[in-house]
Amino acid sequence: MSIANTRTMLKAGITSCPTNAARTYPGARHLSTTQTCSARLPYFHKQLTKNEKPLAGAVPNSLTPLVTPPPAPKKPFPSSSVTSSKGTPTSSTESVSKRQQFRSITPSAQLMNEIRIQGLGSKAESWSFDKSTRGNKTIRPWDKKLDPEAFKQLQKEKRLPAKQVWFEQRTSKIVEKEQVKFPGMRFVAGAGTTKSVPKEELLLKMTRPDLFDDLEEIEKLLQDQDPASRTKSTETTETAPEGEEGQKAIKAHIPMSAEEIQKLKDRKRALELKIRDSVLQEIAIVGRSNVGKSTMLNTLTESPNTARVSSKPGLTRQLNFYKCGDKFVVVDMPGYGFAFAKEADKANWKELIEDYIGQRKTLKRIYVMIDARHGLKAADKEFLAMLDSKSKKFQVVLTKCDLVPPPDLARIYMVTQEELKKTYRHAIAERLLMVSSYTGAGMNTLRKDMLFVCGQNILVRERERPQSTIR
Ligand SMILES: Nc1nc2c(ncn2[C@@H]2O[C@H](COP(=O)(O)OP(=O)(O)OP(=O)(O)O)[C@@H](O)[C@H]2O)c(=O)[nH]1
Ligand SMILES: [Mg+2]
Repeated sequence: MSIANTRTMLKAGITSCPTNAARTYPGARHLSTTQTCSARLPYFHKQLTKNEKPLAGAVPNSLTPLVTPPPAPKKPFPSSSVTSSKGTPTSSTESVSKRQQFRSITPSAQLMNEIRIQGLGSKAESWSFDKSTRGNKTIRPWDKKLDPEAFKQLQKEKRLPAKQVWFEQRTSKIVEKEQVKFPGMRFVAGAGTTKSVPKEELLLKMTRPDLFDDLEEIEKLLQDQDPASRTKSTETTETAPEGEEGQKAIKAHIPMSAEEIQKLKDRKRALELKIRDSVLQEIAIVGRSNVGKSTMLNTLTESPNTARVSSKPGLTRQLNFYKCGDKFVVVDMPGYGFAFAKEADKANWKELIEDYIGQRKTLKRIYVMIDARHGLKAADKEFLAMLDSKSKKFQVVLTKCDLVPPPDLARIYMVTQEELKKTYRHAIAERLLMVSSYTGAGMNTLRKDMLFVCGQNILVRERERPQSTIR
């Protein structure tokens, strides 16, 4: 990390005077305003002043501190007292509290940088190209694979191909600017019991009625040509009223040639295939009650009226299906782990969610929302274990990031990531998403991820490519 980079980051918030900090970083309001400016320096800045060498490098996978750590705990997290090597408990003065253990986890400068960008500012967004292969796959369709040796040679000779130059210039300037929006996402159906969950085709019918209208018309025509149904309808035409209605009915019985019937059958088959292919992929949003699922949906769509939200837990009580154009369907679920719900309700929601997740074929990805202030709680672990047992892939999203100071957010990120890697086989643990529905941070990344999961690749438009710098 360069000094210039550090300066811009320091400018961004925490080191500025208390009023500025509160303005640039909403979560800062709970920090004491009596603290001196130096006391509010971000953790990574302290590291930089201690060590002249910058902490460039990848995000560490283990919880081991990178530089001169405070007294290291023996176990990474939960115990509140440490036992000596002989097995006898040490005195209370030696015991390391959970908080101290948490503080001793040192996030890398790079992770801090990324979190700082994601967590601050209303339009802040980060899209870590270098680490995320998924991100790379999405954005570099033109980036032909080049042998690294050949690339180095070309670099020496300053004969880089235009594509590679573009790729070097790419990301921070161009692609981050690209905003993905989900306008017009709207509610299509709700399901309060397992029986009322709408079938995939029914949802498609609600979103693309045109496909089904054509099919119905063809089916009617074919039925009229069927000899059995024709005799039936001749009987009815005898009694049919005269005039326009009667004329229409008579017209419908004009026999078609075998060739015409075959053509109609072919069209019907083609339409059926099209309907099968157009069945919309689904994405589920789950999490504990009051974690901010519905609010996140509203921020995704940039409309406060998409889903109903409340500061009281337990507002969403059924599966709510929202269609996003003709791209995919997002399902907002009731929260789990709500202690004050009726037992019967809890059992019903559990059955509903598990049934839906277990049986839905079009369900492409489950986004599990975790409150960034608390990390994984017992109810979350139980739910993730259920997902793992059903072999369902899930992506963890840390919510309410605006309420957590960046160093703590970085630590929560690392602790959660470590736990996911260790315990759950079906977790996507290479990268956790972080969002704040209040500042809008991380939303663009989440939208891109959703689109990518549903097979809608985001291609940077041709005209946005910069001119090649090669002469
Ligand atoms: N500060 C902050 N508050 C948030 C954020 N997202 C949601 N909230 C608040 O959290 C509360 C709960 O939000 P909801 O979206 O209703 O939560 P939910 O997960 O849908 O809750 P259930 O429907 O009960 O499962 C509301 O008071 C929101 O204003 C966020 O990013 N930052
Ligand atoms: Mg809700």
